[in-house]
Amino acid sequence: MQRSAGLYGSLIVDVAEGEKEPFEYDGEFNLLLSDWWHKSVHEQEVGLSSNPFRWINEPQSLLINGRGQYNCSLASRYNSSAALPECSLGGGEQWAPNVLKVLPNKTYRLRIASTTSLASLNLAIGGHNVTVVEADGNYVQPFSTTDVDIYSGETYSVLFTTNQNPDENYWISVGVRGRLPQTPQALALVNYLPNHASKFPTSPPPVTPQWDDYNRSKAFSNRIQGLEGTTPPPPADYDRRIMLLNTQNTIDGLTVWAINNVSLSFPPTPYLGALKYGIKAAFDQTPPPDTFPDWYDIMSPPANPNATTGNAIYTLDFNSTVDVILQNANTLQPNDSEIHPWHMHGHNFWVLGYGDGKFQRGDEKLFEKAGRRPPLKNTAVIFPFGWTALRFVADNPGAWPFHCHIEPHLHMGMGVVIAEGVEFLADVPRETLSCGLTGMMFSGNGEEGHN
Ligand SMILES: O=C1O[C@H]([C@@H](O)CO)C(O)=C1O
Repeated sequence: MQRSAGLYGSLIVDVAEGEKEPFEYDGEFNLLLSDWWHKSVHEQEVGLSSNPFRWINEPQSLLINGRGQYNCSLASRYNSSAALPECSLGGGEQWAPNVLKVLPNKTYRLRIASTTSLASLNLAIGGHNVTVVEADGNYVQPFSTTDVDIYSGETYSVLFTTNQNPDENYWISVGVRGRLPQTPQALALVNYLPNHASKFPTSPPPVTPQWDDYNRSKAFSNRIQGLEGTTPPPPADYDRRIMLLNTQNTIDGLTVWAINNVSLSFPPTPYLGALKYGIKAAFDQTPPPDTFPDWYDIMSPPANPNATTGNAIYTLDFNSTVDVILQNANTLQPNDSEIHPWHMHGHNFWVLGYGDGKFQRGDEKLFEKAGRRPPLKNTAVIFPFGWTALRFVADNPGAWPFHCHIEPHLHMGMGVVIAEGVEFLADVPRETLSCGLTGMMFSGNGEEGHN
């Protein structure tokens, strides 16, 4: 839950010297999106680990570059029946919206990242379309859109051209999708120079699309395709196909999430050191299941809600091609299934496709849909009652979390660990060995080891 407490930032990776990007722009801005609770993360964590379970509920504010408002809304100026009063800004407040100073008739790159703890977001710029050019650090086939869906863990670059009336300023708005919104939009200002930033836009902030219009969300996700000429996925050699069923369960009265009925609980000994030094006692050596029973009904709450806790890992053959089918299901409540953005460390994967219902053998044919170029990403969403198919090459020696990027969901066990090629690791940094059994092993007397 550390990210929920504010432990995040963004890194910009520039292209190498002499390399050119496949698009041009005159200036750039960085928009880091997050959500904010008034309850401390400690209190949130205790609630999540309690019986009865106390959910964190929806955030109090959405933040753009750490700035957001509470108990008032800048948007209410445009809507006299708004539930919130209008914020009165004097100037210079820490919570004042970010201002993006632009010149007319230029093209700007927005680097957008979502580090939200929970919220799925949608971003739009009043009066301007944007062109999506990059997703999760990979170039995509450019396409123009009025707004962008962004899930926790994702990053995008979009271009926009300041081709609107230069006498006006414009709002950038960010709102919640995928869960019933209880949080006002976050706003930032596009300030066309030489207008003053205090000049209020005459048009209201763009309205966030209906939160549960999943067809709209799917249409957006399906528009993300690899840039023409970039590496396509290798053909399926079915070295390995792992089916991961996502369920909400109970263990000893606690509410958890489980993957193939195993709720991940990280062991005190870091995996990397345990693997490198062959410390078998560090975690369960029986691999977790590669699939789930055929008869599982994803449209209903689990018939048997019990799950088990585990810390075993998926060991992959080095350089093998692996397909993963992430299968969503009904939660513990009837007629309820939620969005989960799955994020993989250490790899990019190709997003082969999204589907509704239960994945069936033969659905892989959908992957080869004519003309579709699967994009390379490191985060991909699963839609309610649907599945998402991914392919990656296990070519990065190490042990890597692959998990729901919703922070409380990972806390509740929604993740797996994959490992490959550990024998090729020349060295394991000492700093990663200071806990659990490796801590005792390397500190000599065990006193420096932390559990
Ligand atoms: O993990 C979750 O728990 C709650 C709800 O399912 C039970 O209170 C919720 O909305 C989640 O995303």
